[in-house]
Amino acid sequence: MYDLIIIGAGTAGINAYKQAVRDTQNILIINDGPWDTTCARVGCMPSKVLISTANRLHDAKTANAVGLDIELNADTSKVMSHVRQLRDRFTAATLKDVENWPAKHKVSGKAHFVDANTIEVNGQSYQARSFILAVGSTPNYDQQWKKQLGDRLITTDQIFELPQLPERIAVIGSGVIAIELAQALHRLGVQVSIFARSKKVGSLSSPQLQGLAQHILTKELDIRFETLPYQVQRKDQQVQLSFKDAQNKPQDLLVDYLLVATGRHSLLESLKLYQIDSRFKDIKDLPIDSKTKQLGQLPIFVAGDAYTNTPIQHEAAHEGKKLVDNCLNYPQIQAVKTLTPLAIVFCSPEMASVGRNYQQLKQDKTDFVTGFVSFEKQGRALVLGKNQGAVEIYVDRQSEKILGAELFVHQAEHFAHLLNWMITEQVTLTDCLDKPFYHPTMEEGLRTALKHARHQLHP
Ligand SMILES: Cc1cc2nc3c(=O)[nH]c(=O)nc-3n(C[C@H](O)[C@H](O)[C@H](O)COP(=O)(O)OP(=O)(O)OC[C@H]3O[C@@H](n4cnc5c(N)ncnc54)[C@H](O)[C@@H]3O)c2cc1C
Ligand SMILES: NC(=O)c1ccc[n+]([C@@H]2O[C@H](COP(=O)([O-])OP(=O)(O)OC[C@H]3O[C@@H](n4cnc5c(N)ncnc54)[C@H](O)[C@@H]3O)[C@@H](O)[C@H]2O)c1
Repeated sequence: MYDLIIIGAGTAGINAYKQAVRDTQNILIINDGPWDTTCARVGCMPSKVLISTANRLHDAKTANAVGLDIELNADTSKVMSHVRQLRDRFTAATLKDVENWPAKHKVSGKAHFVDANTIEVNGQSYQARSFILAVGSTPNYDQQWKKQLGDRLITTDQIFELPQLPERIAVIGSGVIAIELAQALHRLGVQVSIFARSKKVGSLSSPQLQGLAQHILTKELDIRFETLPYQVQRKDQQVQLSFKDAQNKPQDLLVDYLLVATGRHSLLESLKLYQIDSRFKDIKDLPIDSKTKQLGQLPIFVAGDAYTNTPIQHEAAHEGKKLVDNCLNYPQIQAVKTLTPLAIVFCSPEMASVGRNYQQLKQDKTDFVTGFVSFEKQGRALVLGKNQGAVEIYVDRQSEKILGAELFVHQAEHFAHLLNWMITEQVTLTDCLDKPFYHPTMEEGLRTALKHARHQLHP
C-alpha cells in the first residue's frame, strides 16, 4: 500500500509530487494524457504569447498616441508558429522535469476509484493510505453544436494549433478566456464577433469598473451583450450563426470558426467517486471542505481546478504542495486555502482583483470606503499613451486596513501584486501613504486612490 497516490499531473499534481517525494518514496502519480500541464500546453502560456504579440502589433498601429506613425502587417502563420515554438519550450521544461522522476513512481492512464483505498488504472489496482485528486478541468461546449460543426467548433484545446489565424471568428462567452483571446485575435487582424449571454465582461465585480470596462472594450471589440445564437450550421468550411439583433430582427453571420469559451467543468467525474460512496454521485454536490479540501471524512483531498472557486495556476500549485502535509500527517489536517486572493485578466487594459472584491464586501455588509482613481488624466499614463481605466481600493472604516482592490488599468498585474502583498501584511492606509512614490510613475495614481480613501475617513 502506497503512502500517497496523486491523480493528475498538472500544476497541482506536479507540485504535490515534488513536495511528497521529499518525505516518502512510497508514492505514485498517475496521469491521463500529456504530462506537460494545461497551463503550459493550452492555457496560461500559449495564450500569453498570443496576447503579447497582438499587443505589440496594436501598440505599433496606435503609435500615433505617442507621436509616431507606423505601417505594419502581421503574417499570422508566423505568429502561430511563434506561439507554438515558445509553448513547446515551456512544455519541454515540464516534461524534462517529469522524465527525471523514477519510473516506478509514474503511471500513464485514466484512474478511477474502486473503493476508498483502491483505484484502478489500465485494468490494474493500486492501493494507498491517502489520495490527492488533481484532475483539473476541461472546456464546456454544446455536444450538439460540436456534432453539427465538427472541426469548425474550437475551444482553447484547439486554437493554438491553427496553422494561421482565420479571417473571421465568432466567440461565445465574455468571461476571462473569451475576452483575453477575442481581443488578441482582433488585434492580429481577425474580424471577431463576441456573443455574450449576460451584460458582463471579464471578471470585475465593481459596478463602476464593470461599466467602464464595457464602455472601453466595446469601443474596440464587437460585443453583442445578452445575445446568443439560436442556431448554428456548418456551411462548407464555414459556420453560419443565426441570432436576433438589438431590434429583435433575425440576422445571420458567416464565420470561419466558432470559439466556445463558456467556462470549464471538473474532471472529478472521471474518477467514479460514487464507487466510494453513493452520495458522491453528483460531483457538483460533493462534501469537500472549502478550506482543507478534504472529501467527506476520508484521507482524500482535492487540489487545483478540479474543485475550486479560484481556477488559477498559483492557487493550484499552492494547494498541491500544501495538501501533502494533510495526507502524510493524516488525521492531522489544516487549511490550505491560505493565500490572499489575486486574479489578473490579461486583456488590455488589464483587469485584476485583489483581496476581497467589491461584491464580496457588499454581501458581507463590511463597513468600508472606496478610494478611486481614474487614469484618464494621470500624468505617467498620458506619457505612455495608456491613459485609460481606473482603480478602486477598499479600506476598512474602523481599522483603516486595506481589504481589497479592483483594477482596470494598463499593467494592473504589477499594482495587483503590490496591493496583494500590502493586504497580506495587514498594512493600514497611513502605512501605505508613508511609502515613497517615485515621480512620474503609474504608482502615483495608486497614491491618489489612497488619498481619496483617507479624505473620506478624515474629511
Ligand atoms: C486558456 C487558459 C488560459 C489560462 N491562463 C491563466 C493565466 O494566465 N494565469 C493563471 O493563473 N491561470 C490561467 N489559467 C488557469 C490554469 O491553467 C489552471 O488553473 C491550472 O492549469 C490548473 O492546474 P491543475 O493541476 O488543477 O489541472 P491540469 O493542469 O489541467 O492537470 C490535470 C491533469 O489531470 C489529468 N487527469 C484528469 N482526469 C484524470 C484521471 N481520471 N486519471 C488520471 N489523470 C487525470 C489531466 O489529463 C491533466 O493532465 C488558464 C487556463 C486556460 C484554459
Ligand atoms: N488570466 C488568467 O488568470 C486566466 C486566463 C484564462 C483563464 N483563466 C481561468 O480559467 C477559468 C475559466 O475561464 P472561462 O473564461 O472559461 O470562464 P469564465 O467563468 O470567466 O467565463 C465563462 C463565460 O461563459 C459564459 N457562459 C457560461 N455558460 C454559458 C452558456 N451555456 N451559454 C453561453 N454562455 C455561457 C459566461 O456568461 C461567461 O461569459 C477562469 O475562471 C480563470 O480562473 C485564468
